Order: sequence, then C-alpha cells, then structure tokens
Amino acid sequence: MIAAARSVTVTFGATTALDGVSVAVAPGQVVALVGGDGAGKTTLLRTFVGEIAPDSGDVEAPGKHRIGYLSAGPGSWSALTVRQNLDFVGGIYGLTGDELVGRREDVIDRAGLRIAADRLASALSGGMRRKLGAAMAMLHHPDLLVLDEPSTGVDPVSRIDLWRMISEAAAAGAGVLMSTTYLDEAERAAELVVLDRGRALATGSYDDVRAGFTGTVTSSSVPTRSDWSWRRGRQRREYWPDGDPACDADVVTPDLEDIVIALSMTRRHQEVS
Ligand SMILES: Nc1ncnc2c1ncn2[C@@H]1O[C@H](COP(=O)(O)OP(=O)(O)OP(=O)(O)O)[C@@H](O)[C@H]1O
Repeated sequence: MIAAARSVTVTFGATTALDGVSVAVAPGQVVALVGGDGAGKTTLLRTFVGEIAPDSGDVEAPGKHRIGYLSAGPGSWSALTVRQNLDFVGGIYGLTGDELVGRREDVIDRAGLRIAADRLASALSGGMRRKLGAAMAMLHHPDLLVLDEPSTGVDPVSRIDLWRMISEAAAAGAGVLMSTTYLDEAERAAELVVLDRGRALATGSYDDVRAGFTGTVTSSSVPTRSDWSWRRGRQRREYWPDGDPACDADVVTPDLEDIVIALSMTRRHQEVS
C-alpha cells in the first residue's frame, strides 16, 4: 500500500464530514471516490495531503514531496503561462536544468497543451486549465497522486486526455486517489468508494460493488412509489430492496449510477424508519 485511511472520522462543528471511512491505495492503482454534493470526497482527499487531521482513525501517506495534489480550486496561477506554472512547481520539487525542461515538455505533450504552452493560465479553457493542474501534480513523478474532481466541467475530449494522463501515471507506478462525479469514468477505476454524507456505502472493484448490490431495479414511465424512484433519461427507475418488484415494470441491470442512488435511498429510508 502506498496510502491508506483507517476508520477516519472528521467533524466540522455539528457536521460529520467523514464517519469511519477506510480506503487503501496500492501502487499502480486508481481508486475513485464517488458520491454527491457533501458526500465527503474533498474532506477525505484533504486528509491524505495533510490539510485536515482526522478526529479519529489514522491516515498513512507518503511525505509531502512524494504527493502530487490537484485541489478543487483552479490548480494553477492565472498570471503565469503554462510553461511558467510548470517551471514554478518543478522548482518547488527541486527539479532544475535539463531534467525540468524534459519533464515539462513531456507533460505538456501528454496534456495536449503544446499549442497553449506560452499562454497565460487565465486565458486557457476550463478543460485546458484542469489538464494543466493535473500536469503540475504529476511533474515530479509522485508516489501518490491526489486529484479532486479533475474532470468536472471538462469537455468530453479533454476528459479523455485527462483519463489517459491518469492511467499513464498509474501504469508508471503511482497510486492514484481521485474523486469524480462522472460515474462512467469511475467504473473504469480499479477500486471504488461510494460515499454518501460521510459514510462509505460500498467499496471494492466495480464488479465487487455490483456483486454486493442486492434488490431489483425496474424502469417505467410512471413509478409505483415516488420515494424509491429517480429519473433516468425519459424513464424513471425504481428500486425494490427486497428484490421483488410489486409491479410489471421492466427489470433492468443496474449500472453504477443506479447502484449509488439506490444505496443512498436505502440509507435515507433506514434513517427515517
Ligand atoms: N472547512 C469546512 N468547514 C465546515 N464544514 C465543512 C468544511 N469542509 C467540508 N465541510 C462539510 O463537510 C461535508 C462534506 O464536504 P466535502 O466538501 O468533503 O464533500 P464533497 O463530497 O467533496 O462534496 P462537494 O463536491 O459538494 O464539495 C459537507 O457537509 C460540507 O459542508
């Protein structure tokens, strides 16, 4: 393991942002945190980079110099060009001379930023800016990459570039811990953690999460029970936790989006009952 959190709890005043969450990241592995707004994704990532100390539980991670972090913020300096941003972070990590230039030009190519290499970060598109942030996090070949929603708001083509950069970093041996709201993207990660208001509702590979999911999901235009249903395209999905759909709606094979929603709904129903 290159990094691990064990039973981590973090509170902010009356809010429990994380409630006994565990996650482990192996070298070469991509672990994706998924979950809606306020699930605790950013808080968990921040415990790994040492920005937040857990109230209880413990976090094991490489030293600061061996971590690359792309925060939820812009991730680069607006008033510097792409090359200047990379030179600046390279300097922080002790890279100089030909080594710095070599790595800088390499990540510029990997990120598809060559045409914008001398453009100010403030003049980049949103997708280019996120790719620059990811390139800055990877420049020093960290052992652990921590990426907070690298692809949110990024167009589909840049998302492919970003995913390739992340996969290549993992293939070169880095452990990657990232959050994402794109569940199709999360399905490709080796390991998933489904977070819901501070709790891990499911952990494991996509196959593990699917295998551990019980109950039945149906699809119809009018659901029987609105509090167990959600919209998917033009249809509505409905979840039957005991597995028996008490209607003649079509049974569907749930994907990760269905599973995440069904698990969150189950938790809400358990809390009110
Ligand atoms: N510094 C803070 N002070 C007070 N509350 C916080 C702080 N950081 C996070 N929280 C709260 O902790 C909970 C988890 O927030 P977090 O940002 O980790 O979630 P998230 O899954 O990253 O969601 P989002 O994508 O909306 O940021 C939320 O209820 C949030 O309001």
